[in-house]
Amino acid sequence: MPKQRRRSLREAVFSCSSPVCDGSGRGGGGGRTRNFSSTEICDDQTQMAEQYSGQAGFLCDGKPGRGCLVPQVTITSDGDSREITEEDLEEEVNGRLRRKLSNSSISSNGSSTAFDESEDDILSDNETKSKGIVTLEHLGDSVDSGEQSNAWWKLKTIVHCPLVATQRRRLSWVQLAGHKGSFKAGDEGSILKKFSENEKLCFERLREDTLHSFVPSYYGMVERDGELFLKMKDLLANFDLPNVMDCKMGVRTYLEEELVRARVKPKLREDLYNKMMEVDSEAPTAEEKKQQAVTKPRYMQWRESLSSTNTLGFRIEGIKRGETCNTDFKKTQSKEDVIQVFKDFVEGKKNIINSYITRLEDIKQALKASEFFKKHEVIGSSLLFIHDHKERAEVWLIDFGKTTPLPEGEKLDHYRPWEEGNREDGYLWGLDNLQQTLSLLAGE
Ligand SMILES: Nc1ncnc2c1ncn2[C@@H]1O[C@H](COP(=O)(O)OP(=O)(O)OP(=O)(O)O)[C@@H](O)[C@H]1O
Ligand SMILES: O=P(O)(O)O[C@@H]1[C@H](O)[C@H](O)[C@@H](OP(=O)(O)O)[C@H](OP(=O)(O)O)[C@H]1O
Repeated sequence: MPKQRRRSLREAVFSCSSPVCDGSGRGGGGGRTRNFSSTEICDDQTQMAEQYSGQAGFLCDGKPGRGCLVPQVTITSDGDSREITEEDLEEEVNGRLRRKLSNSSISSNGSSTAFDESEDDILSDNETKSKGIVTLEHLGDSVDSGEQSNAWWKLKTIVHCPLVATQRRRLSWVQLAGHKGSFKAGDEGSILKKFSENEKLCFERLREDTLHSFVPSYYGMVERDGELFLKMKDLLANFDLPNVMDCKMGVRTYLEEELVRARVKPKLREDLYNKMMEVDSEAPTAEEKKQQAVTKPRYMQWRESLSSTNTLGFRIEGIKRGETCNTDFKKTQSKEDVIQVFKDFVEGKKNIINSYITRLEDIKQALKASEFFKKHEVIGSSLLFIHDHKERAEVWLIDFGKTTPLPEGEKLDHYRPWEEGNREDGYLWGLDNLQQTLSLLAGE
């Protein structure tokens, strides 16, 4: 985005005229052993030496998302409105939010890239952030990830190597969504996620909550190479080459704060424009094409309307099945399409579907009983589905980077339609739809 173009932005117009919902492993050390240590700041303050070897205007019809007019931030390049000052921004944002989130939990944009391409990054990415990143242990051969024409990427090295159990487990670790460089391997059975103050607070609160048995165990903060991470249970650790699916929950994937910021101080993003163009070159408006950029809420709303987020209250972010991964579900929108994706994911196995259905019901009961859930807006959080050839199947709640507390005394029911200011997320509505979807599949 050329600087002068950014600077020429004068006015952010809030408009609600647009109906969005239509109802409808890379190389390197196969057997290589690398030892390094890290200092861990666990809750009990025990210092541990860790050894790693081996390696707007809203008119809804009663349901959130359906028939809604979603608030838009429209950027106009002309106009004589005054310059937006930092004070304006603070005033606007502070008026709506009790506390600010750390930058890393709001957007990856300003986050450190210190670990990108790092030698020590044993769980490394094969593409940049935001496209649903597959992360695998380095191996002798490369991961066949460059085939953009083929949605399913083959992880071809896995089966050819004589591997001990720990190595097999590590090789089956996969990051199906999120930001590049977010994860590192922890010691046995754990992973490290880039620190976010907000997510840390959520993990701490969740320890005392009825939801704790549906959330990866949290082991405290860890410092590695001068950076902070949250250490948590690796949910894949006890599975044998698991199949994994990430479903992002809710009717909305951005914070109200992001909307406010974009309105008060619009930031045009060329990267998001490019991602939009890759999927649908007709999607950007004439103005956006001229600017070659879009705001983040605009991009996020477009993603929500294209996928099943608006229509079903959840969307599939990525899948690893056998040796292949697919993160190209941006246009998977209809119930029928979602059913088909689940059917392929479980390879038609009824036992697995039934285990998932049971687990989702347990999750729903825990959510309904949860004090944490009542008092938090849950945005961008996922359900991680995991099963293996032994037909063991689990579902876990992950990613609390954008899960934020409500003001004292306020509660959400997670069903009501979202209107800006009410902070509803449609999580339970989405979960109902997810359960219905799986039940339809079970009944086929
Ligand atoms: N505890 C865990 N155990 C195993 N895999 C995990 C765990 N947590 C996350 N993952 C994997 O990493 C991926 C990204 O996780 P997460 O959503 O927490 O990252 P993020 O960078 O916050 O993502 P986003 O940018 O979507 O908010 C998940 O899709 C999943 O594949
Ligand atoms: O899935 P896509 O199409 O790749 O789009 C990304 C996705 O919506 C992420 O959830 C979001 O990060 P946050 O959830 O942290 O906001 C990221 O924003 P970012 O580019 O600002 O990191 C988007 O680019």
